[in-house]
Amino acid sequence: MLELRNLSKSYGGRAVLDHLSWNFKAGEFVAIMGDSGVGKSTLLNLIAGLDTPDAAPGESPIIVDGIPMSGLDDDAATKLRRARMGFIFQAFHVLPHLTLLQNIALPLLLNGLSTTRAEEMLEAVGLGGRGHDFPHQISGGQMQRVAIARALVHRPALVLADEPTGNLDPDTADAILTLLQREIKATGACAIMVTHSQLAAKKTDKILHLSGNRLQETTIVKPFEQ
Ligand SMILES: Nc1ncnc2c1ncn2[C@@H]1O[C@H](COP(=O)(O)OP(=O)(O)OP(=O)(O)O)[C@@H](O)[C@H]1O
Repeated sequence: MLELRNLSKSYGGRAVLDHLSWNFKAGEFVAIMGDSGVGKSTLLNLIAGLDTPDAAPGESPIIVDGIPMSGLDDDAATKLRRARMGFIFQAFHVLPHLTLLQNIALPLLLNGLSTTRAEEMLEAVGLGGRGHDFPHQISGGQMQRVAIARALVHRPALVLADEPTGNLDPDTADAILTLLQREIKATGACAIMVTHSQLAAKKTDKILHLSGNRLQETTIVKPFEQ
């Protein structure tokens, strides 16, 4: 579903990611863990198209559904991401001037799809009846539910989440991860979640550890990564 082939990124001459390769499969919920500053968010940002990898002309280190992303012009890449990806990132925060329902419906509208499923997703995240509220009227945990509903509403094939349970209490975090897990299994999407949380990682099918420019599958979660 998503192939990374010799993915590299350096900032100011310092390599953060150096020839990283991995295959992510459809239907997999994967956690990416690792020490602070090792490049986890950089990796997610590159996949999301928020940053560009270092690549020689003609090379495409990121391949989505068999399509080399570097071979697409900006418009085509935006369309593919809009249709095939869902993002749970701080950078894509819930928009304050739209109601909860309008926020959730946004990916459907942008993809020219019927907005019926927005109501369903609102119900699915436990916010049925709150659709006409605005983001300032709800809690942080509820806001995160809206972000998840919006990321999943158009049934993306690839869901990217950066610390989706960052500042939430354990019960809310657990409810949100269960929801994410359920939706991924229902739609057969691949989800990649960067997290420091052991509890969050335990909800996934696979934990990848990023260190020293390598991704390695692990069952070991370091005790300090709570
Ligand atoms: N836009 C940028 N310009 C310069 N350096 C950057 C930029 N983005 C990231 N870096 C550097 O790349 C390295 C990896 O950062 P990144 O945020 O990917 O790490 P991380 O593993 O997600 O860390 P954390 O767990 O603390 O969030 C850091 O040294 C960071 O300073």
